[in-house]
Amino acid sequence: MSEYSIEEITADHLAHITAVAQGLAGDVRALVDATVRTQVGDDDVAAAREHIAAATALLRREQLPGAFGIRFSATAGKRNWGNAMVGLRNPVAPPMHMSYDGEKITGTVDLGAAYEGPAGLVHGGILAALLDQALGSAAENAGVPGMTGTLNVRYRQATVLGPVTVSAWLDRTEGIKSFAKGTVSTADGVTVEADGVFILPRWARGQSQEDAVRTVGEG
Ligand SMILES: CCCCCCCCCCCCCC(=O)SCCNC(=O)CCNC(=O)[C@H](O)C(C)(C)COP(=O)(O)OP(=O)(O)OC[C@H]1O[C@@H](n2cnc3c(N)ncnc32)[C@H](O)[C@@H]1OP(=O)(O)O
Repeated sequence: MSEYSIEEITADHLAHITAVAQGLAGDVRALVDATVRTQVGDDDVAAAREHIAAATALLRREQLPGAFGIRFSATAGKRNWGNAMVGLRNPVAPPMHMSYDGEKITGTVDLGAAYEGPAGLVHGGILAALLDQALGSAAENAGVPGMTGTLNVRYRQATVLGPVTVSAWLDRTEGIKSFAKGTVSTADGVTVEADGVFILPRWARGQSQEDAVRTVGEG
């Protein structure tokens, strides 16, 4: 799996590239929000597009051949910076910030206009994706990682755009299958519940747990 790689990196360099990546992704996220909500006239839109095209051309001067992949190093641990939900350098990621308390995972995220489904409400697919990430991370964090086999999502009530908390935990394991559960909550209480099965893929079976954690799953 060439998308997983070992890349040793100094602490200073890590701090530098983290700040650069977060800054760029944050700027692009702001651009997306501004695009969804702008009310300026055609001339201003045309001028903005010229600036955007120039910025894109600048960034295109040097590109990875494909996706960012998942990189491991002694100093930085796992870097899943391209991940669509939590990726530090991916402006598509809201991003969800994860914290770990034992085997419980909490994701916090502020979902703005770019994540709308029904008017003023969060798109259900976005909520499912956040839960997929959090439940998968709960399995990984418990040392029993896997690819999402099945994810069941129950939308109990509408989720209003704004701050959202995602909670996830490992429920149980059966051999290579890890069963995780989780919720999405807002000030209105629990809005979504989910449970999922995360399965160690065939090619990773027989690996040591440490190797499996380094080569399977997530972003
Ligand atoms: C290690 C590391 C890391 C990391 C990660 C972390 C994560 C974090 C975050 C991640 C966030 C993002 C995460 C993403 O976005 S992951 C991306 C979305 N998911 C995928 O692309 C997965 C694609 N599917 C596969 O790779 C395989 O089919 C998997 C690996 C799922 C199973 O493999 P395989 O097909 O070869 O399985 P098997 O024939 O040996 O059967 C084995 C057992 O499993 C049971 N079964 C099979 N399929 C399913 C199913 N769909 N639901 C429920 N159960 C299923 C089956 O009955 C049997 O049970 P039993 O009869 O033994 O009782």
